[in-house]
Amino acid sequence: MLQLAQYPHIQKNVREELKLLIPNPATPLTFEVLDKLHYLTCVIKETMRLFPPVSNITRCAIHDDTISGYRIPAGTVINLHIGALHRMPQNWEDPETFYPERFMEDFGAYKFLPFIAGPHTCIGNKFAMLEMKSVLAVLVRDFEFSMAPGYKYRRVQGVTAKPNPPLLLQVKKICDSCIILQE
Ligand code: HEM
Repeated sequence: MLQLAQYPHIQKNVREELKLLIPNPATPLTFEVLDKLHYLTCVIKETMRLFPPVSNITRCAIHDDTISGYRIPAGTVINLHIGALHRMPQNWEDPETFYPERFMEDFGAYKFLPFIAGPHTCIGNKFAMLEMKSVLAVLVRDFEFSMAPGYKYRRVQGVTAKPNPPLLLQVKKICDSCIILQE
């Protein structure tokens, strides 16, 4: 929501895709409909690239190993910084820029790991993507979000990342038959 409020042209693109694929507000948000929201998916991924909700994870080496010339004895606890991985210039062109379209191209394995990978990958991965798409589809289709005047925030990292003070946005209704306002 914060990214969409900060980049109105991207919010407009999301809304156009939603109006194209869900022209009737009463259309149920089925899996098939959500699966077709490619631009919205790119926006969510680009947000998780720059601001991964889980930016640090730890793993314990079960065997001796060598990574990039560093000897890693068995039992070493390794911290993986997903936030740093997602901004490495070796992996991403212009990494600090919010540019959802970059996810329309194949970006290669292990450069984008918001849900990590391997046997302990997030089991809620697909559910989380569907949940984010469903909520954003309903809200962005019918409401316009902009930054609240004077709202300033810092990004803080707890278990997950969030803005501090809590997010404050201006909301304008832009649809006469809003789904979430119907009885
Ligand atoms: C945007 C939302 C989410 C993100 C970014 C996320 C990210 C992650 C990450 C990075 C891990 C690995 C943590 C580690 O190994 O230290 C993880 C694990 C896990 N996540 Fe998520 N998660 C999300 C939503 C969810 C949801 C909605 C569920 C459940 C419905 C869920 C259930 C789990 C479980 C059970 C694990 C542990 C898996 C294991 O260790 O085998 N997550 N998640």
